[in-house]
Amino acid sequence: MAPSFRIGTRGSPLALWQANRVRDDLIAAHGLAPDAVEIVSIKTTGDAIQDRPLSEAGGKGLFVKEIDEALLDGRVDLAVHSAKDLPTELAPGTSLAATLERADVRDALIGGVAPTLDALPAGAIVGTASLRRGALALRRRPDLKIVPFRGNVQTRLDKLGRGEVAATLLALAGITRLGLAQHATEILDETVFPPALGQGAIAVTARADDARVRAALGPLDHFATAAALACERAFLAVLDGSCRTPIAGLARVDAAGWLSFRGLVLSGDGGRTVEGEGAGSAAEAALIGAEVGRDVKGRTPPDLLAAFG
Ligand SMILES: NCc1[nH]cc(CCC(=O)O)c1CC(=O)O
Repeated sequence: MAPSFRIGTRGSPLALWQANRVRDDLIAAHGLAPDAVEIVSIKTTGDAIQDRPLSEAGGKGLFVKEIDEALLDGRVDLAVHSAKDLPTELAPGTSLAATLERADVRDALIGGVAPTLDALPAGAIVGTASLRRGALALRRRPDLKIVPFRGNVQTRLDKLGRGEVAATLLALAGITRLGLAQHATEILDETVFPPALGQGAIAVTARADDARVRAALGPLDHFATAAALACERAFLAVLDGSCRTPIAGLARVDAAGWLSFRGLVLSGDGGRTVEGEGAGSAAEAALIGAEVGRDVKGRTPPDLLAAFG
């Protein structure tokens, strides 16, 4: 029998873990047979480019283009993404159909020569491809040398093991999913080291007009996470953050449905930050994020804004 749902995903171990999580949840929610959900791994341009920072090659969209095409062609019925890797504008004809409950949002330091950011030797080399992590690390330790660092999580751990860098920074959610959290030597507090918008959340997209798939994904949606993500993505959309601007922020929704958001833009060297805050009902998530975005944008010096592509 043909599978009822085909899930498109990147082929990295983290992406496959996340797709399997959605597969298991779909099967459990609807009492499906195990072979009713098939995972289709799709190689993206972003996966193929290994030799230069993606911010130079065209950015985030590089990881989703081929998957969106497969979705729109009907080769797959839904697609699973790390929410933080989803471009602010989804491809026309696709839409967010579910956001799974968020995992830990924090970043972890994986120290080779010392366990914490503060304990790294003067001038130590920290590998990260994330402008946000680079800027936040420099804000605390201006003496560090940040070098670009790519590849999947295991590749990065291998480079660290070979001593190519003194430390690297990764999302705790990702290394936990891969069973590699024991490598974390410091978990960075989200108030001093705010995460990427969407960090720790898994987003599922579907064809906007596919009522069958969208309804099937309904039970997988976690309201508080979906609201937090809507807020964070609205903030990002107003700032029009190209992947050359370090941007961070986090929305939280409490049990009463009250959403609090803090978002910031940094200079590349972490020396300057423009920060904003907002709060309100989770039902107004996107409005809150957009308002904080406009406020931050209005107070951001032109030279920081010049980094916007
Ligand atoms: N850009 C890669 C990426 N996309 C999502 C995660 C981690 C999982 C998550 O944030 O949900 C990672 C790796 C990392 O940042 O360490």
